[in-house]
Amino acid sequence: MALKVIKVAIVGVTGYSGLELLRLLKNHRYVEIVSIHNTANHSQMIAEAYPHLKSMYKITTTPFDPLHIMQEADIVFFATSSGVSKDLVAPFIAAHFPVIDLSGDFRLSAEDYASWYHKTPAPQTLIDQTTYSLADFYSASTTNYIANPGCYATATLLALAPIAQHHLLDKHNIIIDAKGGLSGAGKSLTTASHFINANENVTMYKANQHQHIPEITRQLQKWQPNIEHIQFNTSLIPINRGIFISAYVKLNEDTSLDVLHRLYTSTYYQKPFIRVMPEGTLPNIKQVVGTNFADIGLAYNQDTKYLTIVSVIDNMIKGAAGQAIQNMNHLFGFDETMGLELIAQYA
Ligand SMILES: NC(=O)C1=CN([C@@H]2O[C@H](COP(=O)(O)OP(=O)(O)OC[C@H]3O[C@@H](n4cnc5c(N)ncnc54)[C@H](OP(=O)(O)O)[C@@H]3O)[C@@H](O)[C@H]2O)C=CC1
Ligand SMILES: CC(=O)N[C@@H](CCC(=O)OP(=O)(O)O)C(=O)O
Repeated sequence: MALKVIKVAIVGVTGYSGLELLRLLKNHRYVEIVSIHNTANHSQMIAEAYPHLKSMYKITTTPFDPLHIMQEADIVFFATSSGVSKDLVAPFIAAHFPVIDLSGDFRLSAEDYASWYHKTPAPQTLIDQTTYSLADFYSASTTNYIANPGCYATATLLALAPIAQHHLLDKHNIIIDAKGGLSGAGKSLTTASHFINANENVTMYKANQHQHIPEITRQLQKWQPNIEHIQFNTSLIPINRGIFISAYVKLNEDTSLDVLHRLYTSTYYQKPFIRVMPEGTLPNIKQVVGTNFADIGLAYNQDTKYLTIVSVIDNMIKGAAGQAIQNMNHLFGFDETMGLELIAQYA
């Protein structure tokens, strides 16, 4: 089949994830960026505000206009702060125009969104027309409106998928300790992201209240219906990019590291972005930063019967822009690795 170049619009282009979409899509052979949007500074050359884009992009930001976007483009990405896309997407959904939303606005039911994001949700009728798509488990029945998963949710779900899909999780013992870098919080400065507070420091935040808890629980329940709750906490660590998940789980049956390792390798052997570490070794953040990989390693304690799963991703790529492009590749029939063949910087 001859592949056609698709035209892309990005809303929220001046945020961390929007800029990452621009960076990655430059290397996608079948993509042309036709319009970019933000809230401030319309009609500004993007490379003037962001000098790292000089000589790579000669495109200006323009006011957001859904009709114009639908005339010019084939797909729109929303890389906007939470609470924005839910008010802007109705015309696209009504027209069955492809959308990939990087925000949390369409990942949960209206009721859960109100409880966990503390914001007014999108109408449930709009939510019902969207598909939550963990790109490595993309389903052909996906609708034209894709809710891209959250960054911590991605790393956690990939860590737990092989055992949840085989109904092996002991529902009373699912503990996830998640750590992430500062870019996860977006570009707005906060007290927590102030250099003095973040540098040489580690802080737990949103204990038992993180908005990715219902997102993870919901997907786990699709795989293993008896799961009710997870114990999930997040900490801010002083790095720019990266997520490090340590999951501690017990299993429903007695097993061994060898059996579990074979389960992980068989689940992921045809998934190009999931790399299961050799038995007995664990991944670190640096080996995935700058890439769309999720690297996963296992350790099993025969005395306590706890399985430790370590999963690492780049929050801006696998956790946001990279996964969104992977979903776009699926949606348009491209090879899922297109534009995403990236190797981490070693030194
Ligand atoms: N950072 C990450 O690692 C991850 C982020 N996400 C999600 O992706 C989304 C973007 O995150 P991130 O890049 O960090 O966010 P940033 O805060 O860095 O950027 C937000 C972007 O949204 C734009 N924006 C805000 N309101 C509007 C509006 N009404 N109309 C048009 N544009 C608007 C901003 O424009 P302006 O510059 O003009 O204000 C800016 O370009 C968020 O929902 C986030 O939760 C998901 C996974 C990981
Ligand atoms: C360090 C930091 O604050 N990270 C953010 C990342 C999650 C995120 O982007 O959340 P949504 O995709 O659900 O909007 C957080 O923990 O809230």
